[in-house]
Amino acid sequence: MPDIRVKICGLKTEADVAAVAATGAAYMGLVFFAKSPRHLSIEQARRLALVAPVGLAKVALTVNADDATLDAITEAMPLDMLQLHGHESPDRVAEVRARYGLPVMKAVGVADEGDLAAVFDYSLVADQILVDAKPPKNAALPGGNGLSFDWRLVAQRRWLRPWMLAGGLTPENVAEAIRLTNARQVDVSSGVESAPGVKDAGRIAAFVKAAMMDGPPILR
Ligand SMILES: O=C(O)c1ccccc1NCC(=O)[C@H](O)[C@H](O)COP(=O)(O)O
Repeated sequence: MPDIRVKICGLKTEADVAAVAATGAAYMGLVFFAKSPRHLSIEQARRLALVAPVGLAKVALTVNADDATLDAITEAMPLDMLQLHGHESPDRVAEVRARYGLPVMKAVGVADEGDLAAVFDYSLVADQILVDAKPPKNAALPGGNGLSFDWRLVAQRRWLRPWMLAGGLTPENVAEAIRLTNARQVDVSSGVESAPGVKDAGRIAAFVKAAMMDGPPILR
């Protein structure tokens, strides 16, 4: 039985946190990006972070955030990881990691083979890599678009750091995505929503169950 770790991104309510916690997912994502339907104010995010149970890692997602923004987020709530989802350079990733003392996951958008070099480059400085679909040109959001990329590009890949597969995953396709890529971690946002920014508890449960191949991870 594979030990798959699941991240459900873009939670907005305490009910979302409870729904995610009930499934055995490993991570919950809190989005700080004003244009997103999943955006949270610091106070809203703080409430969710405070009700998250031990064992459910709280990931704060930002896009090209400056130090003042990251200071405000990290001072307001307990967090387990920072996800950088913009055009942060490798130097900026290293700087954020050192400044906040939290693990950093850098998102890398993939559309073709040429994008994979960046996964290697960032794996030298980040703790984890989120291998996500590259957003279409002029997309309003850099992530959370419900679009997949060709999973064969990352099939059976190994990098220096743990990586997470994202982009267009759903309860219906996640088992096949894991089988094809051998990803040990998966991330989803719009695939478990009933409308943009509205999480669906039934789809969250179905996603985690499908990702874990109908069983819980082996406890070690
Ligand atoms: O989800 C958002 O609204 C978002 C906004 C700005 C930057 C990143 C965002 N999401 C990043 C994620 O980690 C998503 O879970 C990932 O891109 C997969 O999204 P989806 O294809 O909708 O499952």
